[in-house]
Amino acid sequence: MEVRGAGKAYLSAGSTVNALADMTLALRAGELTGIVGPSGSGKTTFLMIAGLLEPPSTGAVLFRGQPIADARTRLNSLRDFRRTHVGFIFQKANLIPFLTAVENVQIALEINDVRPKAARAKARDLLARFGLEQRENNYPTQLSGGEQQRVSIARALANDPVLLLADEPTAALDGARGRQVMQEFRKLADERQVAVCVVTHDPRWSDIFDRIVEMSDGRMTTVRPGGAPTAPVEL
Ligand SMILES: Nc1ncnc2c1ncn2[C@@H]1O[C@H](COP(=O)(O)OP(=O)(O)OP(=O)(O)O)[C@@H](O)[C@H]1O
Repeated sequence: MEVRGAGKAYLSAGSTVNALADMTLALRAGELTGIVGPSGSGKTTFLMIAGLLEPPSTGAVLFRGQPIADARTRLNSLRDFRRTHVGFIFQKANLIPFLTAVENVQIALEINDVRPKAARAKARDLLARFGLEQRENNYPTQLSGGEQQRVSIARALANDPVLLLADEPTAALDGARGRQVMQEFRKLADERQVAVCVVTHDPRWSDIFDRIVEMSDGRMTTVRPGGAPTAPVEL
């Protein structure tokens, strides 16, 4: 997915906020990209545009080289595409409160016409991948913040997206769980060629990324290769 020359302006309380300005970034298959930058620098706005949840005000979004969205696009028309191609992990888990952990994942599959029995089996497998096999019948309020976030990660992976976008997915997790989640993203990129883009404030993961994009004031300021952190990693 490529965001090309994208800008985003919001009208807020009578004034215009330029959340994103002339951003060009391609998220390629098999690549794990980290996005860092101060609060308000446009990181979430970029994810929303790359994931076709917000149209850009200027510029365009391309998928496999073909234009898919610009300022005139009605994003409702891309709902099916999003459902089958894009996985989202938001800052908040946003689970459905009256469904159990396994049902929250299962429903994402059933919406895509997977039969209940197969959906259930896949949902259980996904939860087990994130250490939640003992929690599958719990409701969200019975889960810790970190557990809820891991359910939301399982849900985002349910339909085998080719593009996975995650907004601070490890913020609610302890060091070891956070690393486990990041390693799962690494594996998705390496083994399934998923394009993964993660907004994070956590410098501990810089060794896992292929590249790190820094943003400031709605602009991309630098792109540097990931790699071993300079300070020792403490888990
Ligand atoms: N729906 C909206 N309406 C008005 N302004 C918005 C809206 N969404 C974002 N903004 C503004 O756009 C700018 C960029 O916001 P964005 O959420 O992309 O930043 P961020 O880098 O993700 O921040 P954080 O690290 O705090 O999550 C901010 O000034 C924000 O207040």
